[in-house]
Amino acid sequence: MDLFNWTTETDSATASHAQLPWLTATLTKAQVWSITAFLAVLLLSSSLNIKAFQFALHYVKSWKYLFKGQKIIQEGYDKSNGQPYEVYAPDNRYVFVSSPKHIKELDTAPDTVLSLQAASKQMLQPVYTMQKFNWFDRRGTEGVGFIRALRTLLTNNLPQILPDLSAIIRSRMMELRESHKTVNGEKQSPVYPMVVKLVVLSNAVSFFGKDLAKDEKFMESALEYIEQTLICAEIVRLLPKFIAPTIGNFIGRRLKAQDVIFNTLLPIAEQRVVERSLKAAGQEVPQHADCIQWILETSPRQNPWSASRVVHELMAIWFGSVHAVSTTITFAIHDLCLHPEYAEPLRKECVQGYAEFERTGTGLPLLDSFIKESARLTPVEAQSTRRSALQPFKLSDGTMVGVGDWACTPVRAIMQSPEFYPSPLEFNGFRFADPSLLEDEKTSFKVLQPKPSKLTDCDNTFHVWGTGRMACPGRFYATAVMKVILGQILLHYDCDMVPQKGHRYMEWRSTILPRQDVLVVFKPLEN
Ligand code: HEM
Repeated sequence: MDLFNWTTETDSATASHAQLPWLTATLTKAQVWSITAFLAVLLLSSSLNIKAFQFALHYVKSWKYLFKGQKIIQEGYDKSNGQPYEVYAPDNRYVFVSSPKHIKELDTAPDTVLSLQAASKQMLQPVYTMQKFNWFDRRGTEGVGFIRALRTLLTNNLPQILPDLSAIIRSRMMELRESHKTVNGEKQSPVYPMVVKLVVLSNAVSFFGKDLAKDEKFMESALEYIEQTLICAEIVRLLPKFIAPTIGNFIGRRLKAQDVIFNTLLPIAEQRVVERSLKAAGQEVPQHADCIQWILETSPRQNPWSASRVVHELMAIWFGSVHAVSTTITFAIHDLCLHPEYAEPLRKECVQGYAEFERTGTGLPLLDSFIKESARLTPVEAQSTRRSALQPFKLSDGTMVGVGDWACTPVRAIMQSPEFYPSPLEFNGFRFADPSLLEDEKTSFKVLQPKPSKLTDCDNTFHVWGTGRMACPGRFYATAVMKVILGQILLHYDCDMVPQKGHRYMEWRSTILPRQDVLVVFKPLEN
């Protein structure tokens, strides 16, 4: 129904009444007043109906976002001509910005006005999913030491952990593959659940050390925790505000994984706090090179974090570090199966360059480009650079972001725009590589972008890691883990996807998740 036409019809009916002298001539003044009052009530109720109708329409549309979020964001981008546009979800209004000017406005807005922390808090609902962790809306209230812990200390430690990690991943992958079903003489591996297990193992070894990674109960909970957090947070976000705390607490109490993680990490963090005090008193203490120690050491000097505050931070980092890494690797494996012509040059690069990668934590530029292309076409998220407004915020074109609304960027739409990416919907695994790397290749691989770039680079056309001053500090570590897992696959297996009906991923809001039942045959290479 066209709402605009409705209003016009009503307006013209009132106007024509005013132009009917025969009617006023045959009625008394009182009768004219009664009819006018009656018509006024009729008009008011129809306009109330319009409002109710508009509200219902808006409500239905906002729920549609849960199932068709990607499409709605893309359509908004296509119509927006580079200007900000709004999208409604049941629990939020989003203002999407895509021009470099507006993105800069988000990046430079004070943390007291636009907050990444508040947006993450809404997404993860830590009060219910992280042992009542009530983190502050304003980023930096309790320091941002964790950035140095991840961006610098974890990254610098990569050469120490990569050789061990490669060996651990190689043998665990062999075990997992062996445990999978054999069909027609071939092992068929459910690739997404398998990758999640490998990433959980990699992160446990890298963040907490090899001993904790051997604790089966902890590892099981560390795995379950991701799914439990996603589901609980989503339920709470969709509930009416008045009932959310009751239901949230009810569900939260039943999520045992968070208890196991908290209770396992707490005594270790407590011991480290004791050692911190002993060290401050000039005593010799053991050296530790893990995330527990780095988070503790980078907490504010004036107000050092308690053991439980450190564990809360680790739980938040744990979620962020498993979910997006596993999804990105899984899509890259899908692409390896869908574009088998890349296997040979990528394998050749690994044979020549893997040892150097282990030694430095960098390198393997063709694999880097391949993963980046996969993340460009199947990014885990269609929405990036999320900032929740703590105070009203006005963009330079006048668009308002009200308190509680989010400003964000349409990352997928930008990365698939012909304005920035030639042949944007075509998979070109070496699109981002330096052309000189392909000179020896006899194949027809093309470098499509005007200049080479790395997976870890962030700019206005690649927002996978967010943008500007808050871009993901874990991206160097994440990229290294992706190269370890994909590198081990390339060095030891050929892979092939088992043909299947339907999509290889599911959508929810702005996220895509690989389907759990997509099967890949990892066929060991004959040496
Ligand atoms: C494929 C994997 C990953 C993706 C796609 C990803 C993406 C992102 C994005 C989009 C942001 C928000 C940046 C912004 O809004 O400007 C972010 C922030 C963050 N990420 Fe990642 N991330 C990944 C892996 C990791 C890993 C492995 C870690 C930890 C080791 C990590 C730790 C963090 C932290 C702590 C922040 C908050 C930064 C801040 O508050 O300034 N991420 N990440």
